[in-house]
Amino acid sequence: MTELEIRLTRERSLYLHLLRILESTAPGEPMRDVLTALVELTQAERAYLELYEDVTAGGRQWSLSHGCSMSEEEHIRAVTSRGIVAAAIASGQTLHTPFALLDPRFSAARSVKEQRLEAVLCVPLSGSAPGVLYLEGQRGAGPFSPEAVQAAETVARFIVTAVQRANSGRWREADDPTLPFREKLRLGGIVGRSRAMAHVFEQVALAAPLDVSMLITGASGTGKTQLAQAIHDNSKRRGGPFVEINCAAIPEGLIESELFGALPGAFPGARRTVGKVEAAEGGTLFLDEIAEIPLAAQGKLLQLLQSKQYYALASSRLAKANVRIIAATNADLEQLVAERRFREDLFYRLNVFTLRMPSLAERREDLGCLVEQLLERLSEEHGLPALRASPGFHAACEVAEWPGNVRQLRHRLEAALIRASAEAATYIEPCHLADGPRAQQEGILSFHEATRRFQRNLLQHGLVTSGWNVSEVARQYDLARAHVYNLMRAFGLKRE
Ligand SMILES: Nc1ncnc2c1ncn2[C@@H]1O[C@H](COP(=O)(O)OP(=O)(O)OP(=O)(O)O)[C@@H](O)[C@H]1O
Repeated sequence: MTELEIRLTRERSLYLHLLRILESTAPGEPMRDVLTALVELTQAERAYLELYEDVTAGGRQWSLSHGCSMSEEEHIRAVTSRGIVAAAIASGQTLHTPFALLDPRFSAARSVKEQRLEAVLCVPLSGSAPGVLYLEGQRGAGPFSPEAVQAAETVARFIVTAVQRANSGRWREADDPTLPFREKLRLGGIVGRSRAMAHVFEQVALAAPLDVSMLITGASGTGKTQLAQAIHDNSKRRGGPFVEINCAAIPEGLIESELFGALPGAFPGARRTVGKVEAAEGGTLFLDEIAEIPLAAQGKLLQLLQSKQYYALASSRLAKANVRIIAATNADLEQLVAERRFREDLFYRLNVFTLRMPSLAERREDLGCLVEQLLERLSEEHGLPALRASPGFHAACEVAEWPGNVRQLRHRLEAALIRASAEAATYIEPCHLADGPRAQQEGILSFHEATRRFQRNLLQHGLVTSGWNVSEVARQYDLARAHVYNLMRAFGLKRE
């Protein structure tokens, strides 16, 4: 056989194995064959695949396959250069070093020195199946050829698709404490599978069917409006209207006519206006930013809550109302009551059943699915390509601060999706997230800071899970012990 014929045969074998992955319900075994075929085609010494169970830094898990035995796999896992893998994941790009031992980026790493690593090719996997495909070249064979790089990248893309397919059922079912509530409640587009969200849904299941007033507290952008809608959708009133009024957005002098309506002549230029209470008849009236309602209107609202009756402006006729009131605030109402800026009696009337929406900081484990699902929705809404986030992008989102909660995340994802689409990028990368000083003001970290926080979290995770065993952590992350101590000092990590 000529060299070309050999290459074509090997290529065919690789693609046949790739097709077998798609046909298979358990892709593990055919994946090993793919790696074996890839080793043959690229003439690598070995190929190695690492997949993470989920995208959160704390939840990274090994799940690898390779064209060799389990014990050999263990060995490979131990000696693979973590430094090269981490660099590829952080950049979201294929990393090819022709001679790791002479490459100033990696030459100091212990694994590189110990194994005298030469050519290394590392392709990060992205989307909801993050991981890496790692190939080591044969000694003395020189760098990988462009065809080998291309073949590895094709395999990586294919594996992402296959794993996503295999995981699509599991994603919904495994370890999702919100699942029982999702099955019985209408929760619209509320994304989240954390314990904190399961607790919120549990309360919704309890209170939504009762016709009681509710108060939703929680920081801005945590999804209070969305939750109010979900309460309405799960109440007996779901066939009626859901009417929203943002008390902060209406000038003080107009709030009463907005709420209760007005007759002609109620104030100069007034015509007959239908108030929100009337518009919500038979349904739910959602009073957002209730803390902003002026004291005079608070008295009328109290009357409505107590007697289900009210006067429209300039009307002497007492109107009856059949509405359920849900109020929301991000202010500390008790504090406002203490300062006499909010009526105590109204506070107790509203506070029959209180639900607190957790901030994103309290449910960081939701970040992965929020990024995935919000991106999907946003690309549909804007008619943009359904781009997926790279592992680096996920990591950058995970380490960023989100003081504006889901709303801020949604806006940043929207901007990143638009930028990535404009560049015709294959994946959304960390560089699509940052946009200079505004990003910093809004809490998006620079890539450097994001990487620093990622390292801190990773180190902390290693220390906690190893019982603060520095030697073990040094081995695990391929670092010198002195370096681990330096990092611990730099990051302020101390055993409690
Ligand atoms: N869990 C979630 N899943 C999906 N989208 C969410 C979630 N929480 C919030 N959002 C989205 O974030 C944005 C802000 O949500 P929402 O308006 O409900 O927040 P809020 O707490 O009422 O904010 P504010 O206090 O400023 O009124 C909306 O676009 C909403 O769709």
